Amino acid sequence: MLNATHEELLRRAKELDLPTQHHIDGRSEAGDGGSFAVISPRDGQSLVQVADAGEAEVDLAVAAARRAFDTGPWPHLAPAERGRILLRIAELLEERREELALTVSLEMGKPITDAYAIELRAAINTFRWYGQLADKLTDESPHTAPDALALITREPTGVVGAVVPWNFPLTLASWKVAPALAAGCTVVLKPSESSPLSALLLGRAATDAGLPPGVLNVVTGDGPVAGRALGLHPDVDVLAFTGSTAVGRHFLRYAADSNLKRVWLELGGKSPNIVLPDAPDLEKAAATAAWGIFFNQGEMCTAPSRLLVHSSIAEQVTEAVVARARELRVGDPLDPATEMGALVGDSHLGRVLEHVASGLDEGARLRVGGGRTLAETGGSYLRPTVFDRVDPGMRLAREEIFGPVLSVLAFDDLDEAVRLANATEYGLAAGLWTSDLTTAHKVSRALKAGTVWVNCYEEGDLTVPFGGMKQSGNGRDKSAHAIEKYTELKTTWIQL
Ligand SMILES: NC(=O)C1=CN([C@@H]2O[C@H](COP(=O)(O)OP(=O)(O)OC[C@H]3O[C@@H](n4cnc5c(N)ncnc54)[C@H](OP(=O)(O)O)[C@@H]3O)[C@@H](O)[C@H]2O)C=CC1
Ligand SMILES: CCCCCC/C=C/C(=O)O
Repeated sequence: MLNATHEELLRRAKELDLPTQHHIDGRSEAGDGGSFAVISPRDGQSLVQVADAGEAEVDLAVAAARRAFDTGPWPHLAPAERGRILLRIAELLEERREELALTVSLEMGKPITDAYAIELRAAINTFRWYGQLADKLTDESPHTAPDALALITREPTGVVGAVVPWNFPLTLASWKVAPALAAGCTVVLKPSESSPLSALLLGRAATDAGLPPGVLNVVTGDGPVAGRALGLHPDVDVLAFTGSTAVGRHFLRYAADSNLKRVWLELGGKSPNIVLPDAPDLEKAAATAAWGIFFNQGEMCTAPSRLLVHSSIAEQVTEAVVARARELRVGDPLDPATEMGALVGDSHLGRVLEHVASGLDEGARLRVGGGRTLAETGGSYLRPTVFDRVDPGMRLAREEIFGPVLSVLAFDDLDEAVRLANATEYGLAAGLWTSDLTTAHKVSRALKAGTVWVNCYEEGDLTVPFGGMKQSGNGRDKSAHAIEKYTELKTTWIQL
């Protein structure tokens, strides 16, 4: 637990030694001198100027990763040795937990308690888990002909480009970097320009943990320049991306226009959360629906943004969610009492407000919220927002908002609920609340989603894969399955 007052945290935030340069080949690298300001959404103020990567800096980072893969020790180390270094990275992240949590909170606006307890826990556990997994991977030798020995081996694919968003900057970076390193790949990580600082601190921790130079490089810069350069780079063998579906399409094009690098995509969502009248605990269903959409300011790809409620209980459940929205403490991310922090920035807040306006235009009923708050701080704060009487055709019901805006849709029978749930181009996650085991299994099978949560939401750990169906992406982060993204199968057939 983070044990500090608001005042102490404000003081410690001022004392942070924030990084300002790329992390390439195990050291800080200024690049050509260009830089951009990292603006904190808590008050709209600049935190620091950070190096801005163009193609030249991306080339430098990829060259370092290429050398480390082609001639360095990393892919050839005993897997237990790779695992030992990953475990050391986890230890250093744990030692630096408060510094990292403060940095995340400052750069992207989530409450410090969540940054410390959830984001950092997830990142640390990810390095620990893949550190422990590294020497437990085995190859296969299938039974073939009596005069042959066939081997199916997994080899590290090579240089991985990892491009990640700002909503869980360390967790989502860890979900790419840790399995890639465990598999023996080398990595160039490009965080979002909105959250470059925690990723640079991760690069620093990896080098301090003994990771050889060039094995993990971090370049900071904006997507259409640095991200594009990585996507098009002929020396990048795998591109692992988390972000919007629109940018995911770009990466498929970059691969087609360059070297057909493998592209793994974790994309957007518009997840349904179905509440049936036989839900075991309606209060818990409503409280979880509210937590799910307001957690992390709604900036969650898995956010249960469409609450599908049976019409017989719609008003009761909606009112409970609205009550929770009214009491939620929105405020300074550095205040331990804050439950919902700032959205990532003013331009994102503007986009979310456009969605709110579209809901009003199209005739949905605004039950609570809908407007900016705490404007006097200069920060990007929005009131938790709930609409009901939302029709499936409205933009509110179709488009990913990536903010604390819930749409409530009512249904009359189970078939209609499943039809509404699947009526989206996305297929990332879904929730279902019922006491009936048969209904749970049947509905789970019918839902086109990478994860279905029954009588809970956002549960999971490192053992289970995470990712989407349909236009929510391909491949899976987390679990042993993530290793598949960073390895190639080789068949060796030996005639005896
Ligand atoms: N399925 C999943 O696991 C998750 C999906 N997401 C999705 O991420 C989105 C929100 O994050 P957001 O950062 O806005 O997403 P974006 O897709 O805008 O950005 C994601 C990353 O891609 C970079 N990027 C942006 N444009 C380009 C481009 N033209 N070429 C190459 N790289 C580019 C960004 O850099 P920069 O920011 O510097 O421009 C950032 O590093 C939502 O759609 C959300 O659903 C989020 C978390 C988890
Ligand atoms: C308790 C939830 C931890 C989630 C970690 C990262 C997920 C990001 C997303 O869904 O956008």
